[in-house]
Amino acid sequence: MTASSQPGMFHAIPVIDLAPLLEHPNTEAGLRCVADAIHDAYSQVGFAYLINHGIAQSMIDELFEASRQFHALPREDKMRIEVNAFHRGFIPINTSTVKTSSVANVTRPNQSESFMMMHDLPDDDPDVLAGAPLAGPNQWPERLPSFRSAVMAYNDAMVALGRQLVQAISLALGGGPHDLDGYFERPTTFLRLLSYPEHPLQSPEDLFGSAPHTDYGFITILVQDDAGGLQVRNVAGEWIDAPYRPGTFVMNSADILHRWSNGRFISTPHRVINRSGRTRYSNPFFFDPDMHATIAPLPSCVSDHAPAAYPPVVFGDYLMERLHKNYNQHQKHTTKV
Ligand SMILES: O=C(O)CCC(=O)C(=O)O
Ligand SMILES: [Fe+2]
Repeated sequence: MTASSQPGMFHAIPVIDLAPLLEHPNTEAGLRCVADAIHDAYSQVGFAYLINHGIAQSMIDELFEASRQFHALPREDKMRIEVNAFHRGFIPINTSTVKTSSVANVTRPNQSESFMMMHDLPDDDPDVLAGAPLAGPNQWPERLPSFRSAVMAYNDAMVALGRQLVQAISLALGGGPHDLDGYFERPTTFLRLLSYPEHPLQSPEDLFGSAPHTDYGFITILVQDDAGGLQVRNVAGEWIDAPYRPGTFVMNSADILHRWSNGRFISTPHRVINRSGRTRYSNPFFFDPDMHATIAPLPSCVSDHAPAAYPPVVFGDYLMERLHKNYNQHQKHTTKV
């Protein structure tokens, strides 16, 4: 990859080795080496495989096991925790349509079902007391006693990893390693345990497990099973496979990071079609800033040649607008904003 290659023009997804970051977390050299790799990958491709990410395989295996057990529950058990107004719980199939997609005119709902958990908030949290958007309880399936601890353990490990990546990203964008830490002291997080049924052999062209879209937030870190089916679109409009690679995560930069970096990091369209002939399981973790944070193009990304291309936006306002448009349950309930 050269600095002059066109952003978004790629035919393969690069690999980023996180060992220097995790093994020498407090050294500038470790951070710098990962920051350089991040800069190349996210300014050119928007996606990369992460290796040596430090999350134990046993924790990942337990997450997939929890997901399989959850999806195997009788429908009425899952419906008992149907997604609430705080975006937590079971999301049945045919209830989310990516109407905000800037990539395609999406009319058919995604062919997946999922369990969604978000950052856990105590009952006396000021946002919960104030009735702020998305500030409410997670919902857990009653019949799976070890589900909650397996999912929470994975979630907590991903928050820690996310915070380390924030430092490398800050450096990659020309700032100091701690410039963005404050935005992630109370991060907005989503951990989604997705199950995709096998794609019908005969189906309309615009039916997808996940329709073409870009992600809304900062970064998405995905662990997928070996069914495959994730594809990433380059600027020439070609869909490039992002197959399963053992021991890796797939991480992409998303829309709010695109804005924050004043367009330097791209938010690459992607989609899922599960042609494996069996159910596909994948678990994206969305790591986003504090709902109250104002996101404006970073000073290090703005210059006379590259004036700020986006007005400041409060992350929570921006996020709620997208959720309202794309999820049926947000059209049914109204949250206090
Ligand atoms: O399941 C996958 O591989 C990707 C899911 C995805 O793109 C999303 O949930 O935003
Ligand atoms: Fe996505």
